[in-house]
Amino acid sequence: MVAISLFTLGGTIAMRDEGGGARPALGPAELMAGLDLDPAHVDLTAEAVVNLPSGHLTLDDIYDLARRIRAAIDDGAEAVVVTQGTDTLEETAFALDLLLDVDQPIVITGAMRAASTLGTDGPTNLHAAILTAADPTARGRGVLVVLNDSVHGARGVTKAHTSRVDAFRTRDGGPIGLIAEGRIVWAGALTRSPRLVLPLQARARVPVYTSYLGDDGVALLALAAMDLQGLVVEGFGGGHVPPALGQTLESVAAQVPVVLASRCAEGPVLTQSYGYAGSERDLIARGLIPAGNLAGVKARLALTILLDGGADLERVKAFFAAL
Ligand SMILES: NC(=O)C[C@H](N)C(=O)O
Repeated sequence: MVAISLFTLGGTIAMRDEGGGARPALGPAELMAGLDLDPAHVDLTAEAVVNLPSGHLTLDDIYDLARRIRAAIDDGAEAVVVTQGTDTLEETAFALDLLLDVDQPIVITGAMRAASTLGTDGPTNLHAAILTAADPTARGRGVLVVLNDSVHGARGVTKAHTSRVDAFRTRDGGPIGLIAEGRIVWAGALTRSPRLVLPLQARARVPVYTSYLGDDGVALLALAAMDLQGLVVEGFGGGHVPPALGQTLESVAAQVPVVLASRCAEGPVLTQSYGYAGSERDLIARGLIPAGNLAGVKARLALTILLDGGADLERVKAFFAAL
């Protein structure tokens, strides 16, 4: 018998369309109603945290969730399942993976089709997530994301499609496992990141700025004038921006940490290849910190958590250097 704590946050998995588009409707009891679980195998305790579209969640909600998960594990939970909307699911997964240093499986799932939609994937995904959480081979792998019979690691997982049930994929590789005949078949390698302390409160304002062809730097100047505690720049290709942005980025990096990511869907930010104005070498020489192969939103999340936890520039640099 595996004691599993289920935390529900809302999202399409908990939505119905009763006219006017899908909205949150289902609580934990309704989510669990259709599940065909063996009561001798799984002892499920459910807790509704919020019932929101995932774009309404805040980082404080995620810090609160991390504290609830820790408390559940301290109280004897052997595994945890979280349901939430898919739009920001990858950010919750990565944040929890950074914040929770536990061996117990923590599995996040959601759905692409609402409960009122023909062929809804909610019950299948929740069932697969519970099976994964209950599987002893899932221990020690950090936070896992399970949808569409695929298991992804928190660091690489990304929502890559707006509507299909196979919306999720793993950056720089495939899923780390598949679910077949009710069991996990582990496949690809798992990459994790250094653990971070759980801050008391979300405070740091850290926007993501995406550059583009013909960017004249005026919008970046307006952003730089704001009260920022950090900045993530998504350059194009290996981490490049037009030359007009270099001086502004250098000025911002003299005040607060500025992390350089790529707007590409795959691959790491380069560090050695190009030497022209606006290249990755130029930007790193101006004080920007390369994000490795972290997507921009995940680099932002890590930087925000570091700053919320009181990290200084050296600590920020050490985190990104260790990726
Ligand atoms: N499929 C979903 O869950 C999308 C929904 N808009 C959400 O993130 O809450």
